[in-house]
Amino acid sequence: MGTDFQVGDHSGQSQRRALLKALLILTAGCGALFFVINIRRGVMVLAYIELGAAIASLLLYVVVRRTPRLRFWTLIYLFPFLTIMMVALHLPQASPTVFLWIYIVPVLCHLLLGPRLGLSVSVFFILVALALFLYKYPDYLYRSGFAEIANIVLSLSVTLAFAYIYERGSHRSRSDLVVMASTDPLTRLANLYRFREAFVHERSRAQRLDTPLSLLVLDLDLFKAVNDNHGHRIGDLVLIHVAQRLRERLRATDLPCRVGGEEFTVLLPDTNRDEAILVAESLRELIASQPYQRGRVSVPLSCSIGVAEWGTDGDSLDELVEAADQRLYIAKQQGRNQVVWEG
Ligand SMILES: Nc1nc2c(ncn2[C@@H]2O[C@H](COP(=O)(O)OP(=O)(O)OP(=O)(O)O)[C@@H](O)[C@H]2O)c(=O)[nH]1
Repeated sequence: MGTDFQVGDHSGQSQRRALLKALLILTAGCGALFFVINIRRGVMVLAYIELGAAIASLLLYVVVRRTPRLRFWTLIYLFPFLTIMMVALHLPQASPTVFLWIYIVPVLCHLLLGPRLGLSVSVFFILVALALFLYKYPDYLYRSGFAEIANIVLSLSVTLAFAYIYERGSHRSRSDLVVMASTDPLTRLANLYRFREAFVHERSRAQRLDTPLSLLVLDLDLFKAVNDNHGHRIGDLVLIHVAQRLRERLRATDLPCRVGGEEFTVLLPDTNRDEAILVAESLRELIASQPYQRGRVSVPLSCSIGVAEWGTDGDSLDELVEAADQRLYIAKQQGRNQVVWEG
């Protein structure tokens, strides 16, 4: 079965990148401010640590602007940031109200890391913070019959649960949106947007591994007559029927796509021209041998296919589609129901 390509979760990435960049600017600004304050107070060691944090944040900002490994760099930022928070909590001169900052941990972790990793990192740091807090203020365990510590634990759990539920919901909405934006609504095959993405991915894979890559353009023959004779609804069902045949016949790594109307394309990774011709022939035979049937309605089908091979017929998707389209045109001119790979 075909169509197992993934489309990147671009919208979530860009939101997280924007948030991390804002945080880094904020961290750099605060670091610079406290550097000046502590220099004036004469607390030199702390002042230079803060200056170091400000410079590190600015350097990280430059990396984060472009990196494809956003999650990795987010962790590089979050772990020292949250560890400093834990150290601050533990300092003898720190007031118990420093603990209030722990409430931003689940929100920050979920927004920056997504539901799963966000939950794990939040739970880890919340447990460390609670342990440090109780170690430093053991009275809270015994005062008012646990009421105060129960308040802290419950309010933290509620914040954690809300952050998780919110982030899981928006993660699902983003995934649904990506599926909608990359799928043909009638046949559920990939659309051209997803096909373009898959092509770029497969071409760089083919370049790296020195493997072949081919493409088919498939057009149903005389489809206008199907609509004219049986109506548009049956025409739609025929398109769904053809999409199903493509899915059944192709490998999981192949990508069939509905370009529009009654035209389909198929991306064939790891497939040279000769193998692509065989695949095209078997698709043509399959479609011709399985007319669409529903009750007493029987619609005989056939298709014409143009074949193009990456490298021989061009480098870009547009060049390959143009070559395959020309051959498809030749197939139509020569009487339809055939595969053409030259010309
Ligand atoms: N039912 C249905 N018909 C569609 C859809 N999209 C395009 N069509 C129809 O597909 C037909 C395509 O007709 P033509 O471009 O003339 O091609 P053809 O009849 O297949 O003839 P050849 O390609 O030359 O074999 C038109 O009648 C379009 O209205 C769709 O989503 N559903």
